[in-house]
Amino acid sequence: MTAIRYEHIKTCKQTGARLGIVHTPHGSFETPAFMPVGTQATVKTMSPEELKAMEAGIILSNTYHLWLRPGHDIVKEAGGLHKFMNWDRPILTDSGGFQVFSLSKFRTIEEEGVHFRHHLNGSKLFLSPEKATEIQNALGADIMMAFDECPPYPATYDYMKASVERTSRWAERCLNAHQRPHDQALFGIVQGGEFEALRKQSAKDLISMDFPGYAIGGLSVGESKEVMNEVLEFTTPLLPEDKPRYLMGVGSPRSLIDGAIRGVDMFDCVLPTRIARNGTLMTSKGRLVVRNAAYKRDYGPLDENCTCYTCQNYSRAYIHHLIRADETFGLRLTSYHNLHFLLNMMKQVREAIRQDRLGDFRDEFFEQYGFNKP
Ligand SMILES: CNc1nc2cc3c(=O)[nH]c(N)nc3c(CC[C@H]3O[C@@H](OC)[C@H](OC)[C@@H]3OC)c2[nH]1
Ligand SMILES: [Zn+2]
Repeated sequence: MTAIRYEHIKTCKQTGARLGIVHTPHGSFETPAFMPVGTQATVKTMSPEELKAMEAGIILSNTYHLWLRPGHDIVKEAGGLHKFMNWDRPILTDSGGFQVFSLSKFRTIEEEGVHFRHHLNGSKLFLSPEKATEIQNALGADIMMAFDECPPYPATYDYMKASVERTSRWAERCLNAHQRPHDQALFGIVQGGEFEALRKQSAKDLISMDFPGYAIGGLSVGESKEVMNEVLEFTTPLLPEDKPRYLMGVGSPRSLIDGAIRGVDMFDCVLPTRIARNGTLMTSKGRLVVRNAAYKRDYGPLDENCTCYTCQNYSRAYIHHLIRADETFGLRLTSYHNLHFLLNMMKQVREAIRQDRLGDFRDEFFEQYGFNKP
């Protein structure tokens, strides 16, 4: 039985976006889907019950962080990630490739793998395709990612070509090392930067290895929105229609809608929870910084169009006070709202695809959110 199955429901006649369902051993989730990030086996400040209340279909955790702390052996002994964090729905883990390049210094990349320093205590570490696969098999997520290099942006064509070829060799090594416990699905990650020829080469290499799903990596690393959209326009059509497509590290409201329009099914980003922790909210009228003095005596909800627990029960003045007073409950209320906002937006995206009007939805949302203001 294949670890996961993508069920295509329909394609939006106005844009080419696709509505689908991904079936996994821990249940199914509708796509296009936003996946809340729970890097250290928790979506910061949220309980599994609250994530279910906001209809999160799948959440993420991070191999790099869980390997370093508490250790993948402990998570395995505890019964795996689902049991450890009390989440019985789908989980996806990244391979750690990105964190090695984004968090640690003194790293050296060799054919064998990457030597680097622990980003907290500076100790020497080594991560390879085999090691990253072993860690993810121990964690037991339903979807795991191949160990890749996410090259720095910008990169020269020659650097990127060599990197893509090594990432393809590493993908093969991950497949060979994959123990397939719990019937886990290993996704390949397409690289190649902004070079169409290299994206084609990377996609061709990985498709020949027949992964059950494909991620588009190497984006949301500092390139402009125009470059990201252009890369998506020539990359998603290269990928099989009957497999999920996951755009890594992408999560602003605008990028999610633009990605869905270009055929992406899955997205992740730390943005909603990260900005929530400094009191910045995503609302139907654009961003709102609740710690600003303007909200000290504002007794209305964060977002009058929002049906979430936070907006139904608490005022801007109260949340303003909690954030100013550095009260943990304030972080919970802002995180709850931001996650609900993005999950609800994706529900509206799926509905717009059903009605063949995602382009119109994009225009309405961008107008209301203030994206079109100069
Ligand atoms: C922010 N922009 C961004 N571009 C990215 C590109 C890549 C990539 O090419 N390869 C790999 N392997 N990972 C990438 C990632 C990390 C996502 C993870 O990093 C963690 O969020 C920071 C989170 O961990 C729970 C998530 O898990 C899938 C990216 N993030
Ligand atoms: Zn709300």
